[in-house]
Order: sequence, then C-alpha cells, then structure tokens
Amino acid sequence: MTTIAFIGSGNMAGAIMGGLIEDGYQPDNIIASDPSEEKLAELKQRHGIQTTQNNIDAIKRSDVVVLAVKPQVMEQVLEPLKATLEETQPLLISVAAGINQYSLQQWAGDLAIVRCMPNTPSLVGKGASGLLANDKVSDQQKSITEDILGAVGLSVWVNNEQQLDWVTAVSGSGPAYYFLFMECMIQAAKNMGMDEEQAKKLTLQTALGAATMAQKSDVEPDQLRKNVTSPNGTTEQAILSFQNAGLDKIVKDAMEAVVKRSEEMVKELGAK
Ligand SMILES: NC(=O)C1=CN([C@@H]2O[C@H](COP(=O)(O)OP(=O)(O)OC[C@H]3O[C@@H](n4cnc5c(N)ncnc54)[C@H](O)[C@@H]3O)[C@@H](O)[C@H]2O)C=CC1
Ligand SMILES: O=C(O)[C@@H]1CCC=N1
Repeated sequence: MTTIAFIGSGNMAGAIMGGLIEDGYQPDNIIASDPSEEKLAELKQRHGIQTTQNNIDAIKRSDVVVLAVKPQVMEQVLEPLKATLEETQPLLISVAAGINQYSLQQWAGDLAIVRCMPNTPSLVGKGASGLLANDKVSDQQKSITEDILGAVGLSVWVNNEQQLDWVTAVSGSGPAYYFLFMECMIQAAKNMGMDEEQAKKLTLQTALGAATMAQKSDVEPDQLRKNVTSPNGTTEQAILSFQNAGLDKIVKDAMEAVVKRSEEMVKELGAK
C-alpha cells in the first residue's frame, strides 16, 4: 500500500487523513508531520497513524507527500526539503490555495506535482476536489491521486490554474458559505424565539435533506425549489425577499472575490 506523508497536519490534512481511514486505509501507511506535539498526539490517538516532527524523516519513508501547510509558509517549509524531495522523487500533492505549479516546482524541485484544491467535508467522505497535474505526473500517479482523493469524496481534473481558482470558489471555500447560511438560519430562528437546539437540529437536517435530494434526483435545483414554492404560499415570500436583496449578485460577487484573492496570493506569495 502507498505510504502517504502529510507535511502540515492541521484542519485540511486531518480531514483527508480521517476520510482515508474511514474508507479503510491502513493507519500505518499514513505519516503526519507537524511541529505541534499536541496536534500529533491527538491525531495518533484518534486515528492510530504514524507521527513525526521531522519533515525529512516523513518524506524519506513515503511514496506520496501531501503539502498541507498554510500558503504563507510554503516557501520556507519547502526550502530545507528540496534536496530530499529531488533525491527521493515522491509524487507531491499540494493542497495550498494560491500557490501555483510554477512556485511549487521552483521550491520543491523537478518533480511530479499535483496541485489539488480539496475541501473539509473530506473528513466525512463527502469531499470535492479539483486536481491539476504537471507534465511529470504519470498516468499511474494520476490514478494514485484519484485513489487518495476518491477515498474522501469526488475529484475532477482541470487543465489550468484558472480552472483551479474556479474550483476554489465553488467547492474549496464553498463549505464555509453553507455553514454561514446555517448560522444565519439558526440565529433567525432563535430571534423568533425558537429553542437553539431545536433550531440547529431542524436547520442541519434541512441542509442535508436538500443536498441529498439535489444529488439523488434527476430534477434540476431550480425545479426542486419551485416544487417547494407554492403559488401565494409561504416560501414564495422568502424567495422574493432573497431576490429583492440581490442574492444572485451577492453569491456572484463572493465567488469572484475568491478568484481575485487566489490571483493576488499567487502574486504575493509565489516564486518570482
Ligand atoms: N481549511 C480548508 O477548508 C482548506 C484548506 N486548504 C489549504 O490547506 C492548507 C492548510 O490549511 P489548514 O489545514 O486550514 O491550516 P492549519 O493551520 O489547520 O494547518 C496547517 C498546519 O501546518 C503546520 N505547520 C506549520 N509549519 C510547519 C512546518 N514547517 N512543517 C510541517 N507543518 C507545519 C501547522 O502547525 C498546522 O498544523 C492551506 O494551504 C490551505 O490553503 C485547501 C482547501 C480547503
Ligand atoms: O480560505 C482559504 O484560503 C482555504 C482555501 C479554500 C478553503 N480554505
């Protein structure tokens, strides 16, 4: 079985590791590397995986290296690892937002690199990832990448960096939009006087029910919405309220802001 090292073992790495183990991946074949003893102890206790504070040691023992540190520290994290990476030639998968293939190749060396944009629902096997390979990635390495990300949800290959920015706007950042919407619904229900626990239970089940219906049904989301919206009924008033507030523009602006920030990050943090 392929051994996977995670360089950086925070939220995103933890979500992928958790999803892999949930899917039956051997914990012995996962190595979490992180400076935080506390995070490593928690991961070891929860998943029984191998842990280390030594990135080089983790790389030497693995076939696939997942880079899951914050974009702001990627360059400094890779600098002391470049020689080992070039020597051992693992498949490198970076999940960092705003760090493009060019920068990764400059900092990590001449390797097979997949730039991946995953999302945190990977933790519960419902991840959605975009993948961009450089020309060093073989078909076999593509299929290993698909197996890893496939174990935690669905994945799609894209052809260029711009398409990966679009993936970031849809699914990378997307879970946060739905969480925000849940927060707003729970708060509004509380303001009406509903018990918080009840509001939370009903809101989450409604989100799950709507997503499951949209995924399982052949009917498009707009028709599913119309099916809930009786003429002159209650839902119609909510939909009108959203439309009058310009919800379509609000969502469009938010997603365009993600793409803009991704492009800015490439300029701010990328290799010159
Ligand atoms: N959180 C999310 O929803 C998503 C995050 N990402 C990307 O994933 C990456 C990680 O994000 P999060 O997991 O949210 O951040 P995080 O802060 O939870 O995790 C980063 C981890 O890197 C560790 N770290 C710092 N310096 C290190 C070093 N020298 N060696 C090894 N580990 C080191 C930190 O201790 C921390 O545990 C980012 O680049 C982000 O753009 C991508 C998609 C979604
Ligand atoms: O907010 C971020 O920068 C990361 C990338 C996508 C989701 N979280």
